Amino acid sequence: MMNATEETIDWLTIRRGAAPLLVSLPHTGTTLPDAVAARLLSRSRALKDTDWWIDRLYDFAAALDATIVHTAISRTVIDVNRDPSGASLYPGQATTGLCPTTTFDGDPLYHAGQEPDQAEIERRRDAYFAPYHAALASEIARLRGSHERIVVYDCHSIRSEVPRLFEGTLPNFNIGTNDGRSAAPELTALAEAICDASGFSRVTNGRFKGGWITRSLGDPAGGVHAIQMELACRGYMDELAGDEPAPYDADRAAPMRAVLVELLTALKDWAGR
Ligand SMILES: N=CN[C@@H](CCC(=O)O)C(=O)O
Repeated sequence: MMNATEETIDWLTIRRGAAPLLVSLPHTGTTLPDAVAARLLSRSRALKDTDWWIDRLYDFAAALDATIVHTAISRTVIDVNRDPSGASLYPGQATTGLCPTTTFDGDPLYHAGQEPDQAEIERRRDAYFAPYHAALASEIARLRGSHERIVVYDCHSIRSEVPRLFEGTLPNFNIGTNDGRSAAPELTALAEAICDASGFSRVTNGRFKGGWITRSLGDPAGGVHAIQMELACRGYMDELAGDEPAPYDADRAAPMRAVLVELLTALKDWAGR
């Protein structure tokens, strides 16, 4: 029997489940506070790199009694999957920052001269980054209180082709474990086997090795196994044509969703063994 509680504080939603599985949804938010929106070149461009429909795709996680942490704030305002110091995830390579000023494609987000300054970055960090990570930390501590080990599963998606970030077409499943540091090899192998058996393509620690959430929270020796899943969008939706996404289509997403149900069930069972 599930006794989950759900708390929504304005933009932050926390579903507290009992299973040894924490699902993080850092990039599905589309909220742009007025003070930010007024300085952006266009709303559709500002939302172009949203992990479209990922919250809908993974809405079965509640039925697994997972804990689910979700921010409604757009990554364009502040990216909770970046180093809060502002350091790049991939020094020397193209990426986007803590308070990005361009899209993944390198197109500017703000009217010239309207980009956030350091004081505003700090305000956004206090307002949105810190509470998201405080929620992750306190839910991890709560779950570790009743489970010897838990899995933190950080959900993402991206267009299959973004020439500024990577060459060619991304595999369907892109597993990131910070080059093996954020999760036990056995868990990674389990995830890989399920992805590979699905017939969708897969790579581990390829172009996407895990962002700040995976890197900062993964602590296999401490019983916290973090895995980032970057889905290429074409696996569950029609790719963006222009800046606007196709609406969520449950039938289109069904084959990918079936694999994800199997995957998250297996990760949860592994943690609870
Ligand atoms: N869709 C989002 N992708 C992640 C990738 C992080 C990584 O580089 O591994 C992000 O930008 O945060």
